[in-house]
Amino acid sequence: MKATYATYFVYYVLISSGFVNAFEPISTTFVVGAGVGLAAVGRKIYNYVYESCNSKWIAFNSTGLEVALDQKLFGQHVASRVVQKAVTGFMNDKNPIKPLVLSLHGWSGTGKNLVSQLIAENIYKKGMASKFVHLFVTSTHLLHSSQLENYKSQLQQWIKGNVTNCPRSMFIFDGMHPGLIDCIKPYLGYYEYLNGVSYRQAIFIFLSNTGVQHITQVALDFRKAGRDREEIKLHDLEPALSLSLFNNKKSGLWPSSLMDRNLVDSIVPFLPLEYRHVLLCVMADMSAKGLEPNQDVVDKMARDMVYFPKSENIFSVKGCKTINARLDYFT
Ligand SMILES: Nc1ncnc2c1ncn2[C@@H]1O[C@H](COP(=O)(O)OP(=O)(O)OP(=O)(O)O)[C@@H](O)[C@H]1O
Repeated sequence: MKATYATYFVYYVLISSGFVNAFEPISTTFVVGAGVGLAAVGRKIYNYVYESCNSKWIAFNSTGLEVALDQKLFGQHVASRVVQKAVTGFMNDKNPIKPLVLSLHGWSGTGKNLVSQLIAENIYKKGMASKFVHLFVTSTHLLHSSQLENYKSQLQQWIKGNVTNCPRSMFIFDGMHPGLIDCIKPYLGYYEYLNGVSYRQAIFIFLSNTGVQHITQVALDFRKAGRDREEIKLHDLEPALSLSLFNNKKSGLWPSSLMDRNLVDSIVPFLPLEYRHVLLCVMADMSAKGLEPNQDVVDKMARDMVYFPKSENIFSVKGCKTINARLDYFT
């Protein structure tokens, strides 16, 4: 369709400039053909150079995601499996009946943003820098209630505009004002079209720390029973986590209120990180910064983190967060 308009345009310019006599059929055919060719080449170059909503820029790499989760995400065997399965199933489905909605739950610094980044990197050629990946960070306290209606309509326009522009858009919501939740819900559902736009190819990822106490309790129980952390399965975590989300739903707490009408496809629990995982994070950050591995620095940094519960000092309060920033002080 674009080529047709471009052709008409080229033709119009050539006729109006007197270059072509509109009533002379041979040169007319030649010019129209050349116009179509030029427009097609132009479009190809544009799509090659500028990120576009097509398979050159957006292509799922299932093996890439599996390898990335395996090598870059420490101590999260449950989250890793759930994410791999959910994303692969969705991306391989040619006709999904709803957008993919993932709800990631865990303490600060346990890898929720990292996982979102790994998903983005294995779908979009430009990863988090893609113009089709949208990060929405908001504090629960930032909005003034008088501005709420305004923000709601802006948020809806923002989602609609982005999905209209590219159906395979990804939205990451890190925190959310409770008053804004309801306006997002329609986009997560089973509608084929909503005001002429289909949201079924889109991906919505919600990050929160709702229900983390339950996750910690399961991790502690396994430990007390002398069982390996790696033995923890999704079904050990999900019932208590879902229950806490359903209970929270009554108070409209984010993201519990999304539990309505099965809008969430997968609840992804992130376990609290232990000392041994912090060691791995320090080593990974050292290598990412091009530093020589130094066991003394690694131990010192891991020991310097604060751990809970107080009596046992098992889990890192900040997970692996702040390590990257503090590395400079230790090296
Ligand atoms: N499980 C993990 N494995 C490897 N690195 C991790 C892990 N968790 C966190 N990190 C590292 O710690 C830093 C912060 O992690 P991230 O932003 O993913 O945490 P988060 O769970 O999203 O925290 P918050 O809830 O505070 O936003 C990142 O640099 C990340 O690479």
